[in-house]
Amino acid sequence: MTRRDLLRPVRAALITAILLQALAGVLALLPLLALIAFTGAWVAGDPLPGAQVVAAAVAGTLGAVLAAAGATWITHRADADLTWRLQRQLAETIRRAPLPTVTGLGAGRIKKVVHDDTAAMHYLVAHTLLDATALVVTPLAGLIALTAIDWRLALCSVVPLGLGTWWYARAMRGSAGNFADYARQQQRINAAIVDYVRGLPVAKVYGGPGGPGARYAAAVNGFHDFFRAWSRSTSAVTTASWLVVAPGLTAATLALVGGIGLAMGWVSPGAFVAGVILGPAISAPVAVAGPRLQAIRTGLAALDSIVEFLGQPRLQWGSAAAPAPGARLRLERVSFRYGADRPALTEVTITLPDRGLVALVGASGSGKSTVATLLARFADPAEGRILLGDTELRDLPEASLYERIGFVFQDTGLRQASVRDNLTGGRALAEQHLVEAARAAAIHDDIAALPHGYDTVLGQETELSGGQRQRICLARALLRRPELLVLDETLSAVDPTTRAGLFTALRAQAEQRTVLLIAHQLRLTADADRILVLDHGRLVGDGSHRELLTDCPPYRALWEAEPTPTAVPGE
Ligand SMILES: Nc1ncnc2c1ncn2[C@@H]1O[C@H](COP(=O)(O)OP(=O)(O)OP(=O)(O)O)[C@@H](O)[C@H]1O
Repeated sequence: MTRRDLLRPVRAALITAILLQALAGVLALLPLLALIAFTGAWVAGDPLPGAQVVAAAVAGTLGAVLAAAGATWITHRADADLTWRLQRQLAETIRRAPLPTVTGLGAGRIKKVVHDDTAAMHYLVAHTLLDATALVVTPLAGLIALTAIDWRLALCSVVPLGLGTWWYARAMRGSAGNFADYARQQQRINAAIVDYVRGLPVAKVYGGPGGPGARYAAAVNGFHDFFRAWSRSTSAVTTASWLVVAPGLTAATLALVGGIGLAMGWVSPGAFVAGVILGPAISAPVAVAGPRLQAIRTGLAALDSIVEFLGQPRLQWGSAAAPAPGARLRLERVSFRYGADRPALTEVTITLPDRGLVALVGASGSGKSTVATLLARFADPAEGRILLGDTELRDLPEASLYERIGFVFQDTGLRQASVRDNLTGGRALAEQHLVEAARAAAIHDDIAALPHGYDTVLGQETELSGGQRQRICLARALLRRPELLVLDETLSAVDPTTRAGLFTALRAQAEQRTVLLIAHQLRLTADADRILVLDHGRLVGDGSHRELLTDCPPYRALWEAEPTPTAVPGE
């Protein structure tokens, strides 16, 4: 995708608006020309121009206002369409990119592109293009008119314009790097503030050098120093450029030159008046060219940033028919790495049964959550395949995968909505199903005790504990009746009594489906039908607790390292 592709849908509208604005710039000159005609005739003692000139002035004024209003209306409509389109495309890119890619981009970069860059595009499309058109057309039309009246005065009016442009170009020398730095510093502040707010509890307790607060302060101070240095290096030259095109100075210069010409007889009274009126109109716009140019640069940089963001890799979904019920899930020599880091999974092969409670255990960082990430297709394996029956997950339609496999993640992702909406995702489901799922997840009694039961709005009418949130997510997953239920550290945030109840509930669930329980506390999983052991991204054990204690040294080491060793079940 290129800039051109991105702007294509609004291209015709923008060209029309620019033409209308150019027309407005030309029409706006008519009243000035009428004024020149009247004043020139009056100064020369000639008969005053007729009603046609007055009519032309009125028509020009009205026409300019209408054309400019039409142009503005068109650009605002185009901007609304473009922003809507871009924000949808950005949201779709975020949704479809591999999850590690999105988290790797960071909240600051995402906030910048979704909010700041689209806002910069708004100024570019809705305002700056028209302003820039007016800046070019008005002086150009004025210059053509003055050349037609008196080319020597026209030449004289170009001098301040040329000087102003030259000074301004000097001020802007090397500015491309500064603009790029400006964007980088803004992005740094964005990232730092998000980090700061997220880590506020930690910052309060452990704040100090190197903490999120310090990072934010460093970003803000860095921007302050950079911006001051930039302003210092350009302010003198910028002021000089403004001075030479100041309307009063240009008018005075033309009055002086025109006055000499008038006295010497080579300038007519009409041309003198034209020079004094049109001269400032030709050069003054240079003074406001700077901010417009900057807005164009910012807008184009934002456009590039959006184009680059939209180029993130996307996970493609297939359209293969869903495998027959009971199809087994199989990982075949699956390897995965995050970026250029060391492998998170290496040649992992697992075939899950069609029902039963299977635990996936391993030390912290051994790759357990990465398995959940791949099963949920938040990313695809770098090598190897994941199959449901004979069909690769990547060949299935998205909805079909999430119907078959349910997930409960460490991060619960509950919305500020009623418990009911969080459970159903807005689908109309019988109350009985909701209650059944909530009971199975050991959360029904907690929900019933809320001010409005299932209609209580989370985050507004109540706050829930971490364990309650995880159980609501479990109920949400159970409601879909998936064939495979993957729980990533779901039992970690619940108290021992609830955990025991939940474990019993999961056991019952495992009679109808496969439950893959990811945990690093082996006491939780010792009773599982089968336990898979990961160690540094490799599958090093597959069996029952008893078998693994004997045959799998990493498992045995983990078991022995548990803070409160438990007796071997059944002994
Ligand atoms: N988004 C990520 N970007 C880069 N590296 C990652 C990312 N997520 C995980 N890793 C790395 O991949 C490896 C496996 O991580 P993973 O989260 O799968 O382990 P885990 O066994 O689930 O750990 P834990 O029990 O602590 O949750 C680790 O070395 C980890 O640092």
